Amino acid sequence: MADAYTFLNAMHKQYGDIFEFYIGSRRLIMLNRVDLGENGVFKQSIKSNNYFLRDAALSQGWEELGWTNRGIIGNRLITDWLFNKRLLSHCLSSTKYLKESVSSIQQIFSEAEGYWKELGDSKPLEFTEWMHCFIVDTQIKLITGQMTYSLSSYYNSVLPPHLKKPLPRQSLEDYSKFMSYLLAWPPTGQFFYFVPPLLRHYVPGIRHIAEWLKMRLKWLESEVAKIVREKKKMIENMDNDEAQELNLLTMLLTINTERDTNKFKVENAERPFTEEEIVEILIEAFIAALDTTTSTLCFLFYNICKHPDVKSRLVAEIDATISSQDNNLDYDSVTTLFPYTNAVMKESARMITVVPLGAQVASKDDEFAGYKWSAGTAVAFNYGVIHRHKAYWKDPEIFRPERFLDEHRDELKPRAFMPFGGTVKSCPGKLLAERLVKTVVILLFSRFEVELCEPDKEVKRKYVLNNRCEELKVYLKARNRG
Ligand code: HEM
Repeated sequence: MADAYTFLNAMHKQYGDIFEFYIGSRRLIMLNRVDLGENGVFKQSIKSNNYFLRDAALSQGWEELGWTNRGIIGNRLITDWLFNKRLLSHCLSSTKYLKESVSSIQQIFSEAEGYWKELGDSKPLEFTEWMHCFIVDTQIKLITGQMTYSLSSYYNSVLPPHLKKPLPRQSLEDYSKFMSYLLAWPPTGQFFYFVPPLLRHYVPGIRHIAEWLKMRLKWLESEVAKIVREKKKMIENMDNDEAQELNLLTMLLTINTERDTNKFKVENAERPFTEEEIVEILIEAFIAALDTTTSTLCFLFYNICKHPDVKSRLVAEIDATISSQDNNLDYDSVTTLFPYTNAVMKESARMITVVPLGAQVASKDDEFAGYKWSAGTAVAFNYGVIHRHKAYWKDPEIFRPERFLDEHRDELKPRAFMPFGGTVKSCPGKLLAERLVKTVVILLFSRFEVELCEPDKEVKRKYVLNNRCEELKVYLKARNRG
């Protein structure tokens, strides 16, 4: 069966840039061009924006899960949402944190590099699995400061029995349970949005599923609460002049307190976070960061390898910018150099948009795109279609990174490219994700020749609130750059 994204793309082909459809009794207006929502959902100012609520946040199901009065993703309380989002964005975009991220990514990449070299270049690697483990280790370290040893566990699992090694002690108790419950968060959101309360509460089989899902969320929350409390205790026991770890959790715990070594000041957000607020924000940061970053990387590697001329130019840029002896990529180089690599990253995100759909709700009566809309109308939009729309792109189906280079800047249409969202609900992790993806692509192509195992096959994708890369098999051969 086609997924929701494929279905909505087919609807666009049939009905054009604006159409409506129903999910149960809920009516959704679908927009496939930016100008149609320019005075509505794509308005930039928070003050005049009428669409800060996600469609699902109005559902009774999300209310039952408690997602509508806390956190960021489903929060209906505009003041709390704004407070949480302002502080989170501030922490995630701080230069000190981004610098630390680039260096942590390199450390974890070196670990993966060692495993790939030991495995040799004749075996196909299931790269979606490798990247998933790499991103789990990286993001959990960046978010909490903890090590999860996902890469070493996966490496061990692919070794023949006589070569398996003892694993390092996992710092998160019951780590695989934690990960599987975390990954169940989006499907839980879908279940509670789509399945009506009457079925959830009274039909025995369905009621059990609902209770089971809620029980898993409770467990997840209590595990994250333990991590938060431990870190809080650790910070309280430190001397004031002792250097603090640099991770998101430490920043969230200290912001707006006297322990804040970063001395962050965020307008209209001057109080510290409560423990409860931090738990929710951490869970949402895990959920929003893991699958999106893994799939962005996998689709990027696929697109590079699928286009040998692009790969040659990308590798030439990397080789000309960093020497083979350079074991340390510095943050400023990652941020300011490698223009062609940047362009390739953007073109890949345009061709396969990882978060292609959004849906928000009008909080007041409104008028745009030539129609009047009453409060409560859900407006959905398809970034995936916008990214390949003939109104904005020349030869949209052709993979041509040059369109993003400075010399072609004039040809880019404003706001036609929105891989991190284009509404007030856009992504607070954008800078972090961009640095992460760029660092990994530079490291991978500077140290390995990368080939697809099945170059004629299309990459496998599935829509699960984001486009997930389902399978990517590659051969890696260590490069000898002399
Ligand atoms: C390449 C990786 C990523 C991509 C492509 C991506 C994309 C997006 C997009 C398109 C949205 C808006 C969705 C909408 O309009 O409904 C979003 C929201 C969000 N993202 Fe990201 N994201 C990425 C990485 C991250 C990271 C690393 C974090 C945090 C550590 C993060 C945290 C969030 C949060 C909390 C929201 C919700 C914002 C709100 O509801 O106001 N994302 N992301």
